[in-house]
Amino acid sequence: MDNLLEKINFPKDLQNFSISELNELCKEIREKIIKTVSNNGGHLASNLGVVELTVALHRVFYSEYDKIVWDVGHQSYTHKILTGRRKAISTIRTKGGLSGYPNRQESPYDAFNAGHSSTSISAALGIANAKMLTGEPGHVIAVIGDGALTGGLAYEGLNNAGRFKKNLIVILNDNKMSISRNVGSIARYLAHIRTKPGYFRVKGNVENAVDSLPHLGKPIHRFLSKTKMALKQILYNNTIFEDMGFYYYGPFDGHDLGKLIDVLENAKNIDHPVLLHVLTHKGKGYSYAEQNPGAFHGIASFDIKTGKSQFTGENFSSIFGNHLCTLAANDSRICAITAAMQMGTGLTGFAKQFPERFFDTGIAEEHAVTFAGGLASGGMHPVFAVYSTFLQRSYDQIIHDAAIQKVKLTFAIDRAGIVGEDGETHQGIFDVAFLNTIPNITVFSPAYYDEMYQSLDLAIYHCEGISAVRYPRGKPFFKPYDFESTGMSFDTYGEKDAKTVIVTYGRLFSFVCKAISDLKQHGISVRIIKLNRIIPVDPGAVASAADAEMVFFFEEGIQHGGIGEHFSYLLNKFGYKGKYFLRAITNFVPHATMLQSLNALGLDDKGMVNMILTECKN
Ligand SMILES: Cc1ncc(C[n+]2csc(CCOP(=O)(O)OP(=O)(O)O)c2C)c(N)n1
Ligand SMILES: CC(=O)[C@@H](O)[C@H](O)COP(=O)(O)O
Ligand SMILES: [Mg+2]
Repeated sequence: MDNLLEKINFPKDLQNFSISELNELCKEIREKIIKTVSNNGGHLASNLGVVELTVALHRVFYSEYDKIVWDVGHQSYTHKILTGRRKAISTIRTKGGLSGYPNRQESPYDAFNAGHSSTSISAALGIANAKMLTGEPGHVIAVIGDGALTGGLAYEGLNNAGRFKKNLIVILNDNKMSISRNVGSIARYLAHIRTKPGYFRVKGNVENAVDSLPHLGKPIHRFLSKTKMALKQILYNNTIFEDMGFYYYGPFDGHDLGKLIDVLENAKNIDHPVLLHVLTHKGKGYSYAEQNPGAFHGIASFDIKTGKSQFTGENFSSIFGNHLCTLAANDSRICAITAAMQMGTGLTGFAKQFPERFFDTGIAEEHAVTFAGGLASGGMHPVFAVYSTFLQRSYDQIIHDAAIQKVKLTFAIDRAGIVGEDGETHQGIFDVAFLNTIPNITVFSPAYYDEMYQSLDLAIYHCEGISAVRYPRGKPFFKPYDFESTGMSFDTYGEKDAKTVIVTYGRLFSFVCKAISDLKQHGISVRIIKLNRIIPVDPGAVASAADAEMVFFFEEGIQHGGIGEHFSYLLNKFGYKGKYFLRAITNFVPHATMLQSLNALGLDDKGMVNMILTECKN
């Protein structure tokens, strides 16, 4: 029963509750989140960890004008529930429902859209400066996880924010976890801070002394804080955050609501950037998630009683990971790199089997590419397995630290194409267009597992320079029973002499196969050109389409700069006189299931058939 939660429509309603009622409310929120994610899938463990922190934030701040900026935003479900979306939370991540991330278009309480990591401090600082310039009142709070703090952008933000002249609060939500265990020196450093009780007890005493003088007001607090900082500098090592200009307080128990409220009240009155170090437990309140926070970081729908999800088994990522292990067993030059996505990219087996050749950079895609460039220049063959959407961060590094170096390295681009419920921040629809701008790069786009093996072998052993294999989230779509992978750069299927040609690549090939049998019923025979290597396009593929009267190109990627546009350019150069139709993606694609999105984009078999029938009638 949501006895208390039912009384909360907006954050101001929290003011009516005592601390013990708020603790009861946290229980109800947890139940709601568990139930919702068990139905819709989502980021369970991260959300369960920040329930008290979010309630405390909304109790202390007035989010009508105070702005809370959530890093990554995957932990914002409690925030959504408390800010007018209690009922709508049941629609989260579904078509037309709430987004799984903060979204300014969804609610005025969402200060900044997110989905990608480590943006919160920079965004919060921007918002705080805008407030100062426009004279708008209100505090700005960035909430960033220890995982997100491994991303370089966070330090670019801290570097500037430490010089801010007014109140700006950064809350470090430290649960010792990224998706997997957090790695690197920052993770070690945070562990070190956590285990220095003496230092912080002294610090806490100074804090208590300051706090017990409420009537002396801010100037005294400021003076004492400054003196204290100077003293500490002499007596102890400062934290990195203080060295960067912040006042550091913590670590605090992130599940002690009363304490959190006190700490936030204090932090709000400091005219200076403040960093609050809060310790939380990922998955708190649901035993399966507490025991295995990695598996419950992002999970498909599951059974609450057993904690089991039916969406398991082989997928493109696991096939990739297994094949890379096979190659690495025979080739000591092969290294695998992940930017904090070991599980998602299927590299867990590799990490176990070849620990010395496995590198987790933390959430640092730019660094990962430059690091790969370095490894490659030293004679290794790095394979950076990365989600398409996160590779967007590394465009300059691909050019400057890989392509121009003329090194040999491979990108395994996972989640290429529509990803589904994560929505517009995570769609893998830009990689083809941006890779297509870079000289001397080779990109393969397998539709099935056996093509995946071939593509990887070709990428690693038969390409000069930079190679990439891009493959979608999950499993392949329908495979025609007589389909055989040839390993050629393109293949032709269907009616040999047909004057209607469909060109496509990747998993859309499955829909094309379905579409052509439908079109046959309408008396339209079709030839299919399936591109296996999409960059560079094989001139033979262009030549073989040149005798068509109508060419239809279907592409699960952004239209501008994509292969479809490029193919039409090549066809024109070849002297093609027929008609050319391109269906690709022209806008950001919101959350829905993968199939719903492909349907809405006209990229499933139905959409293809409709388009071809319409154009054939014209
Ligand atoms: C640029 C980028 N790379 C990778 C990811 C995938 N990702 C989402 S959450 C996450 C871990 C974040 O850890 P933390 O900030 O500590 O949050 P927690 O889940 O522990 O609460 C990762 C790697 C991302 N969202 N953005
Ligand atoms: C928040 C985030 O960026 C990741 O957790 C992402 O949602 C993972 O996506 P997959 O579920 O496709 O691994
Ligand atoms: Mg964390």
